[in-house]
Amino acid sequence: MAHTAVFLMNLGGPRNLDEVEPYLYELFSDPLVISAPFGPLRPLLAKLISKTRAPSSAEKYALIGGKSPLVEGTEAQARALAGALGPGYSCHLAMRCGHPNTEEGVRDALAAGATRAVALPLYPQYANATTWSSLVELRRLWPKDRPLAEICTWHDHAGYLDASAAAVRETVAQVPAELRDRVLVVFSAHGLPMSQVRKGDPYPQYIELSSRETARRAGVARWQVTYQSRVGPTKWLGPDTVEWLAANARDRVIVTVPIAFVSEHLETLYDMDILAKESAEKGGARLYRRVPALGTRPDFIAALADVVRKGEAGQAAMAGATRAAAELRP
Ligand SMILES: C=CC1=C(C)c2cc3[nH]c(cc4nc(cc5[nH]c(cc1n2)c(C)c5CCC(=O)O)C(CCC(=O)O)=C4C)c(C)c3C=C
Ligand SMILES: [Fe+2]
Ligand SMILES: [Fe+2]
Repeated sequence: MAHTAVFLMNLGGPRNLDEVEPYLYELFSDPLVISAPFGPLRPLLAKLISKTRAPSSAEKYALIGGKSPLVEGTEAQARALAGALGPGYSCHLAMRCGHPNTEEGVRDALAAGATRAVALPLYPQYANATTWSSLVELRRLWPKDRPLAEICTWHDHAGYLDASAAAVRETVAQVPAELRDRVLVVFSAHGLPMSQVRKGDPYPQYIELSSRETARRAGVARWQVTYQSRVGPTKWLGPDTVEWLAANARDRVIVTVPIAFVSEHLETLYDMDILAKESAEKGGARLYRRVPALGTRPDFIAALADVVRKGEAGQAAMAGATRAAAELRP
């Protein structure tokens, strides 16, 4: 009987502090993450950067419980999605770095009897560094004689935007009534080096669209897009979340939205809950609140199930994004 494997693809995260350095090594070895032409020197460079960064990175993971909750959060999403899709589907994790990786996910899916597959990147907004990197890895490992439907981007999916807007409304509703007219919603997305944006990566346009549509559906009057978690000395997309809040939070109630993340991990629990909060408070904010990641909210899981079904039927491929990716292909 036909059986479809759904691969939930994300970056992955260290499951304990000992995994931080090998995790970073894998991340910095990916030419779609660091796109400079290092050629045969890449492994050496990845070793150097991961060794140098590991101690400060481990300190951040230590502050959020000594590990990334990304894998367990994605496992919970996989269970919920399997329930929403029903018989004929099985859901498997395929992390780009760390475990369970794509090879382990494919092995699981084949052992479960999968005859076809759907690649579901858990990045709503396509970027070459994230979505394309995961898709290339799955293409390499999935048997060539079995159909593979690739979902490219779902930044404009109505169900996703409605769930995102509902989450924003719920957090704003918790702000004391007398402060509500001071609310400023800040959509904080993961940054990207400007070198990748200049090559035509569509990610910033998709972030703008998801943010604008979420704000419109939530009935939010004042909002702003910022970018967080810059790495290294090169120029990245801006404005930077922390810098922007320091300069603009005065007398506001700041409500941040993790628009590019669908589960809790270092970027939400450290960069948003600690760094951004600190910056907003130093900048004079009356109150700081962060909208939770969509996680296993039933409205979000129903949206993901729709993304999968449409993707399987071939309706979710984004020609523009695929073309941008092809140009950047290593
Ligand atoms: C150096 C280049 C990096 C680019 C470009 C980048 C883009 C990017 N990343 C995410 C989502 C995640 N990133 C995570 C961790 C992480 N990312 C980088 C570097 C780049 N990311 C590093 C070095 C790390 C490790 C943590 C650290 O040391 O800061 C994670 C996992 C977080 C966890 O809990 O483990 C996610 C998820 C997106 C969406 C993105 C561009 C669109
Ligand atoms: Fe990242
Ligand atoms: Fe990051």
